[in-house]
Amino acid sequence: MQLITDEILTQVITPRLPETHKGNYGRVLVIGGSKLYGGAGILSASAALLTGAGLITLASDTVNRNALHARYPEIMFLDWTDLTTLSSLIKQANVIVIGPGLGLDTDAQKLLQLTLTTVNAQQTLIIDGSALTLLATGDFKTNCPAQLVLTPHQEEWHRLSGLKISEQNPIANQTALATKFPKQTILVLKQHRTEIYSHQDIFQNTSGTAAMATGGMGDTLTGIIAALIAQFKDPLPATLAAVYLHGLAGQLVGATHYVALPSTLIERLPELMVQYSQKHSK
Ligand SMILES: NC(=O)C1=CN([C@@H]2O[C@H](COP(=O)(O)OP(=O)(O)OC[C@H]3O[C@@H](n4cnc5c(N)ncnc54)[C@H](OP(=O)(O)O)[C@@H]3O)[C@@H](O)[C@H]2O)[C@@H](O)CC1
Ligand SMILES: Nc1ncnc2c1ncn2[C@@H]1O[C@H](COP(=O)(O)OP(=O)(O)O)[C@@H](O)[C@H]1O
Ligand SMILES: [Mg+2]
Repeated sequence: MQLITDEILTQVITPRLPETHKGNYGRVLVIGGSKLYGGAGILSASAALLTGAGLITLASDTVNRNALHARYPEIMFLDWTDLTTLSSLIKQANVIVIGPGLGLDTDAQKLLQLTLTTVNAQQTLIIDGSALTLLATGDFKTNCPAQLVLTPHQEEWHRLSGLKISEQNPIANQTALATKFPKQTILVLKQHRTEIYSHQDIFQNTSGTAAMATGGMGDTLTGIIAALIAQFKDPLPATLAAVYLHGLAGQLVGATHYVALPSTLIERLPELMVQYSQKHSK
């Protein structure tokens, strides 16, 4: 198991080149945020914005539109019942996140089905939260051609892999990943010290704090992963950097706050990114 340290940030986060525009920093589409869990979609999309993705759209229940725009008008919004527009936005995106606060009802199932059947091999699909639970219990294809990044907590991984939490160990986890998911899949198994699995390698995060143990923290991680993949392309190093950066921002907030609110954590991301981009080494 390889330990992830802040070296991954200096490797992955490069300074921006002067002659660039928003289109060079990637299009991220977040599909999430039901009536009950609106905050989850907003946190994911907001995290992608503050991690530097060029263009971000949140497809969500319409009750969430005003709350999103009161916070970040930079993010575009689509009513997720408009499946025709959603389908074309899925095709245009570089990275799609599905699941934070999606819910488990039949509309959520249709959105997951549409996404899995629309994405192509040039895109990254990050599957989190309710979409993982749906994937575990329903009849969905998991052999979709996109680069997959799965971000379960241990109970979501139990549902997906069949491994009880007490049975989850590196060998069992990597075997389950290899048997059940396409070879390009990355597994981010979230916990106190999050583990990241590819079919070849296993990594463990060294950043983070118990101040991060609060609702919405995983939703936030999805946006950070999406934005780093959208900007820096190579999905495995970008995912490792995202997990480390999330924990580091949590530690910064946690140093002075008993609980690190996800909405506070994301505001620390732009300063951390500029700091590490200046140290960039390749
Ligand atoms: N503001 C919002 O809109 C928010 C919206 N959210 C959205 O809600 C949806 C449901 O997601 P969910 O994670 O809350 O519920 P679920 O899938 O039932 O899992 C919980 C079960 O798993 C167990 N468990 C075991 N190990 C664990 C671990 N390491 N980490 C965490 N749990 C662990 C845990 O055990 P227990 O707490 O009983 O010890 C419990 O039995 C999803 O779409 C999400 O995006 C949330 O993000 C909150 C903020
Ligand atoms: N004690 C802890 N130490 C470090 N990180 C933690 C701790 N507790 C939770 N986290 C992090 O918070 C996130 C929780 O994700 P998740 O359970 O999906 O939250 P939610 O669905 O509420 O957004 C993960 O990234 C996890 O690593
Ligand atoms: Mg979650």
